Amino acid sequence: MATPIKVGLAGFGNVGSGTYSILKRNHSLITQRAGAPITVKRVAVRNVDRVRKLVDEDVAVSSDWHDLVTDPEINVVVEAIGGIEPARSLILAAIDAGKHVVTANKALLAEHGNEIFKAAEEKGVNVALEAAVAGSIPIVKALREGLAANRVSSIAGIINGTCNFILSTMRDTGRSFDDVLAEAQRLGYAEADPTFDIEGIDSAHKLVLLSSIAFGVPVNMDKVHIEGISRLEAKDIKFAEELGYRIKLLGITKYTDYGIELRVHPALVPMRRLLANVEGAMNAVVVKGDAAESSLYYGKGAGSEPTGSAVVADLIDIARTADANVSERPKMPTTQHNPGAKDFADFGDTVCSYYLRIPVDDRPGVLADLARIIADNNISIESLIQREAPQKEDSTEVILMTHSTIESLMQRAIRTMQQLKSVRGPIVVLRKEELQ
Ligand SMILES: NC(=O)C1=CN([C@@H]2O[C@H](COP(=O)(O)OP(=O)(O)OC[C@H]3O[C@@H](n4cnc5c(N)ncnc54)[C@H](O)[C@@H]3O)[C@@H](O)[C@H]2O)C=CC1
Ligand SMILES: N[C@@H](CC=O)C(=O)O
Ligand code: NA
Repeated sequence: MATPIKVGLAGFGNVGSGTYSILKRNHSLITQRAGAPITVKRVAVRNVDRVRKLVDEDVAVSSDWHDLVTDPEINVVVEAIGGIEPARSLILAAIDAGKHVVTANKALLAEHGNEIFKAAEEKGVNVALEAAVAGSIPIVKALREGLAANRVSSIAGIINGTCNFILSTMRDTGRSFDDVLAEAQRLGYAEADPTFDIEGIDSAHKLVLLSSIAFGVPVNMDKVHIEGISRLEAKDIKFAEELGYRIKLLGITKYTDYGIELRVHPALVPMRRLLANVEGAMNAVVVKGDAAESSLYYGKGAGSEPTGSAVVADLIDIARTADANVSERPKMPTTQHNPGAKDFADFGDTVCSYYLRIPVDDRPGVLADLARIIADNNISIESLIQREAPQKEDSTEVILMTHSTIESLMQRAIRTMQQLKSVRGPIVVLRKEELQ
C-alpha cells in the first residue's frame, strides 16, 4: 500500500518551483505511479508575496520553515533553499519530527551528511538525494539499485553544468569567461555563490556523495583534491584540441590498492571518448563495475525542471516505500557503510598521465635538460612538442605529455624543472584521463 504524500516545500527558486510545476502538471500520472497522491501542502520561502501568486489557493505560504516541521499532516519535507543554515536545522528538525526528507543540497550533505544520515537512520526515515548529484540523471538510483551486483572500481564524471557550459561555450564562440558565467547564472545553472562552480567545489560536493554511495565510506570533503577552471588558459584548450583532446572539469573517484582517490580537476579527455563530447550544461558520469564493466549516464545536471524531476522521483519512491520496513528501503550513503572499505588515498599517490606546458628559452640544450629531469624521476615521455612563441623571439613553449606516473614524482620533477634558468615562467600542469 502506498502512502499519500503531503509535501512541505522549503524554497521556491529554480528547484522548488520546478518541483511544484511537475507535481501539478503530471499529477494524475504521478499519483498512478506512486500509488497515492503527492501534493504540496505548505511552502516556506523568503518572498511570500511573490510565491503566493504562483501557487494554488489551498497551498499555505509562509516565511518560517518551522511551519513545515510542526504541521502534523506533512510527512515529507523537500529542502530546496540551499546553503548550510537554516537548511541543516530544517532537515534535522524534520527528521526528528519523523518526516522523510528530499534534498537537492549537495553542499550540505557533503559537509554534514554523516550527521544527517545517522539521525535519519536512527529515526527510521529517509533522506533522498537524487537531485543533489547530477540533477536529472538517476545516478544515485543506478549505483544503489541498477549496479547493486557490482564492485564499483571507478566513477568519473562531468558533474558541474556551469563549468561544462563555460568550457564548451568559450571554445565554440570565443566569448569571455565572465560573459559566459553571467549567462550560466541567468539560466539558473550556477550556485548562489558561483565560485563553488568554477573552483570545483560543487563538483567535489557531488563526488564525495557518489564515492560514499559506491564504496560505503563516510562523506569527507577534506580528502578531495580540488582544482577548478578559473585559471585555465584559452591556449591550453586550443593546444589540447590540436593534440586530439578536450579539456573537461572531471570529478574522479577510484577504489585502488593505495586507497580511495577523490579528485576534481580539469582533465584532457581523448576526443574519441563520449565524455569528451558532452557539451553545454549537460552532465555525464562513467561508472566501471566488475560485472557491468563500463556504463555511461548522461543528462541535464542543472536547471529548474530537470532537477525537479529528480526531486519528484524521490517523492514517488517515498510514497511507495514509506510503509515498508526500513530494511526494505534503499539504504542511505553512510548507512551502507562497508567496514572493509579502504581508507582515502593521499593525493601524492595518485597515478595519472600529464600535459605540461613549459615556457623556455629558445636555445640548444633546453629540451635535453627537461628530458633528463623527467627521466631522473622515472617518468616516461609520451611526446614532446616545441611551439613558437611569436611575441618573444628568444623564447618558446614546450608541450610535454607523459605516460602514467605517480603524482608525487611528477610534482618533484616539476619543482626541479621550475628551478632551471631556462624555464621562464610557471609550468602549466594538466592531467589526462584516458577513461578506458
Ligand atoms: N539550480 C540548479 O540547477 C540546481 C540546484 N541544486 C541545489 O538546490 C538548492 C536550491 O537551489 P536553487 O533552487 O537554484 O536556489 P534559488 O536561489 O533559486 O532558490 C532558493 C529558494 O529558497 C528560499 N529560501 C532561502 N532561504 C530561505 C529561508 N531561510 N527560509 C525559507 N526559504 C528560503 C528562497 O526564497 C528561494 O525561493 C541548492 O542547494 C542548490 O545547490 C541542485 C541541483 C541543481
Ligand atoms: N551549479 C550546479 C547546479 C547543479 O547541481 C551546476 O552547475 O551543475
Ligand atoms: Na541525480
